[in-house]
Amino acid sequence: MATRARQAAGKASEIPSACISRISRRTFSFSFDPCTESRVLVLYTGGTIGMVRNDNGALAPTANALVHSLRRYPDLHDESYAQAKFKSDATDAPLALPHIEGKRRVIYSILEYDPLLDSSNMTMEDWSKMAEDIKRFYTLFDGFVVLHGTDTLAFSASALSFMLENLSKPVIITGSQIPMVDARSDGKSNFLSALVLAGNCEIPEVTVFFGDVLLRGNRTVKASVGSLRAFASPNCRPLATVGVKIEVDFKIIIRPARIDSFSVHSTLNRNVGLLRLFPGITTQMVRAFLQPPLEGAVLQSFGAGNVPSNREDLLSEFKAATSRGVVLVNCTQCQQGLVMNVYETGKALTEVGVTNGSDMTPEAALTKLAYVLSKSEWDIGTKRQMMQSCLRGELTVPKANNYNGNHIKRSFDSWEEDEIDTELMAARLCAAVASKDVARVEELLESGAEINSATPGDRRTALHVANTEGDAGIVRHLLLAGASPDVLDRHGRSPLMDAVAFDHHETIAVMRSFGASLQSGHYGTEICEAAARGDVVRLKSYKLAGADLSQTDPSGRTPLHLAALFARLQCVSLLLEAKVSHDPMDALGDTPSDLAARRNYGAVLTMIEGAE
Ligand SMILES: NC(=O)C[C@H](N)C(=O)O
Repeated sequence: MATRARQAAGKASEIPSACISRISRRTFSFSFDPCTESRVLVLYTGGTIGMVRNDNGALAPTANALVHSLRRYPDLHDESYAQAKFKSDATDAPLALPHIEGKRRVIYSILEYDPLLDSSNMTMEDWSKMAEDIKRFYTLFDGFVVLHGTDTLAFSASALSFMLENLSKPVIITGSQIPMVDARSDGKSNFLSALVLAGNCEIPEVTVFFGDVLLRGNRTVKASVGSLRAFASPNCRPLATVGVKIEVDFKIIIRPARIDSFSVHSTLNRNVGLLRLFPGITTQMVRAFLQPPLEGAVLQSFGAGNVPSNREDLLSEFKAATSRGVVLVNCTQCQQGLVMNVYETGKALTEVGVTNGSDMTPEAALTKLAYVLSKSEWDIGTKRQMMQSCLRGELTVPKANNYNGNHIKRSFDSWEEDEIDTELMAARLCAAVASKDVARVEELLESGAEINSATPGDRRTALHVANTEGDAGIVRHLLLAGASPDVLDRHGRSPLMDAVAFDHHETIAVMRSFGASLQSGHYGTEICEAAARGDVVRLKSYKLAGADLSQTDPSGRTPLHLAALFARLQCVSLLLEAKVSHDPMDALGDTPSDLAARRNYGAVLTMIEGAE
């Protein structure tokens, strides 16, 4: 889709001059080569990045200051390239980034907002304006960068992620902690990286670039007032990291999952709110908050989604609100983790009709409510369903609850992804071990495979498989690489038990040398069965594995009982050599000699007597 857009943008195109910034009041019409160049529109809304100190010494946005200064920064503008290309030294000509090896050169124009805002002064109307501007210029650019103040940036990023429907181009929001005019400003590098990413990486999402990471916009929170890494994404790993190389984590990028064109939903419902609960919050406060015109609210609960379940007064206020159609969404006050229905105090909210907000940030939950509640085509049930569904990667969908509606349907939570990753890696590692491919095992471990990761379902590790296969070399290799010898699979079996079950004596010896041992109580029946069928090799396996050869089966019989009962002479001999007790009693009070005597097995009796 982005390629199609690039081709369309490749034709000389006109941008109404009046819409471009004061200094770029110029017709944006020039031919360009989509293979070597890309075009990015910058919406400059305000924020510290373009601020200068006013007469009172306070930082405030100043019209034109930023755009004028940009031409002076060689990192952000290649004047000779621009002159040759645009055949103009006019100050309103588009800007051009310098050549960057392996990347398309970014040609960009700036649409400066009037007035420029400290983001603390922004409202929902400003989000709508940004969305409408992106729509207006959507076909003319390959990507969009929004320069924005950091204070409410996470709200704007979340709101835009919902308002821009079926987005097929990057929209990257950035800003700075220090004004661009300051020599130490983080603005230049943030802006430069955002431009490069917007013009080169096909990440069709609303994202935030700050410091060295590209974060999913609706997973982002402002985490620091002073750090240059001002934003965090506690529940979703970065979509890209900018270091020596730009590394994009393509696995987690959301792409439109249906054939539909880009559209903007710019009307939002303003009757939404955030209520952070605290111990002892009064009923009156909650009741006042929930009064009309409120139509939706995010309840910021404790821990894993808990509220005081012993506060009938509060719960009945919530119930009254949900019964009259208010959409209440339960989100945790914790930065990391999600709402889970594990405590009685958490279930209380579900029972009064509150919707589970999973791990949405407060910013994402609030702006999503404003978006969802403004969808007149959805009834109240659909709206509640949407609030707990993943529309733009903003939340982790509990597996049984994956909404199958018209929107993007994948769940993109970092934890879930990590789980899938780990399981995939475990499966690969196990496959490599099963085919005894040491080089592949090595390669997987080097590429970061977690050595103790377990396969889905049976929860088997690479060491389980290696012990089953009986490759002592690989077993040693895995153990030396940190494999845990005592990890149990879903059936409670350790790797050593697998080696015993297949009589891999060499492997057993390796496992023993690394301290592996059998858990007593886990193998009584198996070892007795081995003695009953005369399986001396298996008994040897148990012996090598350090087993207690006197473990009993449910009838209290030891292997020696069974070996005597069935006259398994080799087994009797092995057990006696191992110095097992020769006269233990089973549940009926019989010793091994009693059983042998009852069946007239003289040879067995002689062996046992000889050992006494
Ligand atoms: N760093 C910043 O941009 C903070 C500023 N107050 C703003 O949000 O506009």
